[in-house]
Amino acid sequence: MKLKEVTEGKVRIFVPDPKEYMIEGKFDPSWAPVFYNPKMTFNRDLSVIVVSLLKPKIILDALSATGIRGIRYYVESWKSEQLILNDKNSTAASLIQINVKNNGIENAKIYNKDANALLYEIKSEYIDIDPFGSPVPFILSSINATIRNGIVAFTATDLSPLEGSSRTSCRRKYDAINYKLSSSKELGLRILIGKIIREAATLEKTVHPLFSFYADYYYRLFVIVESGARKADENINKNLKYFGECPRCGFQTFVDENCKTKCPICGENFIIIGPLYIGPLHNMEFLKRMIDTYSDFNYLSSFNRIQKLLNVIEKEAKYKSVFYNISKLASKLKVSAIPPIDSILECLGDASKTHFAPTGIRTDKGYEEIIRCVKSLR
Ligand SMILES: C[S@@+](CC[C@H](N)C(=O)[O-])C[C@H]1O[C@@H](n2cnc3c(N)ncnc32)[C@H](O)[C@@H]1O
Repeated sequence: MKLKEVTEGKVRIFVPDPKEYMIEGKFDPSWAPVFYNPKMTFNRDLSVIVVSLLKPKIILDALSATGIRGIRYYVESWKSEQLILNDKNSTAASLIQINVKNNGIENAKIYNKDANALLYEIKSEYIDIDPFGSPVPFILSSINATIRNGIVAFTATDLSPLEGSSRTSCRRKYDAINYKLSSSKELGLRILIGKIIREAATLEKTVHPLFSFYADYYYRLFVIVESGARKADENINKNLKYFGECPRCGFQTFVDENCKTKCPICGENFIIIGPLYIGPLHNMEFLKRMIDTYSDFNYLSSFNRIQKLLNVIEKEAKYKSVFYNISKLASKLKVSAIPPIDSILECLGDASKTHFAPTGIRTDKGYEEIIRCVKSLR
């Protein structure tokens, strides 16, 4: 395999030379014998900041490919006592050996196993699950492998089921009813968290989001794992519900399983999806620590984008409601000219933008108040 050395963050990594794997002048990272996607640098950069705050004794990068993620954690975040890197692809495992050495790391353990098999053999304080597509096949094993109050980081690139475009796939993989709704970008993340809570509960454990976001074509979610059947029950009872959107007037709300399915505003039948998680998407204390810390990482190539994302998340995190997509709402209400988002925010007073959608607003003020602003400004 012909290799090329690339720099990302503070590490230099050998990756398959893209020139060797081009088809008709195009390159897709999945065509190379070992996967490296520069488009995921933003995901890795933010994860470097998260891990630097967590300082786990053991880091397990269960689906490592070139090893870049775990190597970056060790070099840029925190020199953990144990760094464990794994990939079931033997070419990847050999490349991880080269990359670990090239970055002067002496004490890494490298495995060439199926991640699920490895996760039932060893325990870790921080586990990274960064698969192709859905993380579902690794939820149970990774939650099981965490030591008390450990963290699991999940990437999910299968937005099509999570956002309700592939409804049967969502039913199959996430055991949730789904439809494409106005705020599906956020609801998809909530369906993923709901699935993780239900899987964890089978092990008498539960999870709470530490930090999460949507970017490009994926969700990234860090959860803290807690043990105890009672905690699992409490989280299910408090935070797992359904979500209803009125197809006629756009009113939206969390609902109970056996709720009335009529919209209280116009009487139309709701479209109901779920189960999904209705709690906070971040731990506020941890988010504050991220905001206080990220400027130490101003060498990162995505620093400006990180700053922008954290600024928006800091503002939107204080609201409990799912965001309203103003352009979708305006089209349901047959309002032809959509008012500028900044004018709506000003009209509402207590509201923010959301990182999930450029035409979204987040507020705990009611539907009527939002409609009043949309109509008065058109
Ligand atoms: C998306 S890539 C990982 C990218 C890497 N984390 C990064 O940041 O560059 C997914 C990797 O998981 C590996 N993989 C897929 N299924 C696996 C399994 N069941 N056990 C272990 N590795 C697996 C693939 O060989 C591939 O290298």
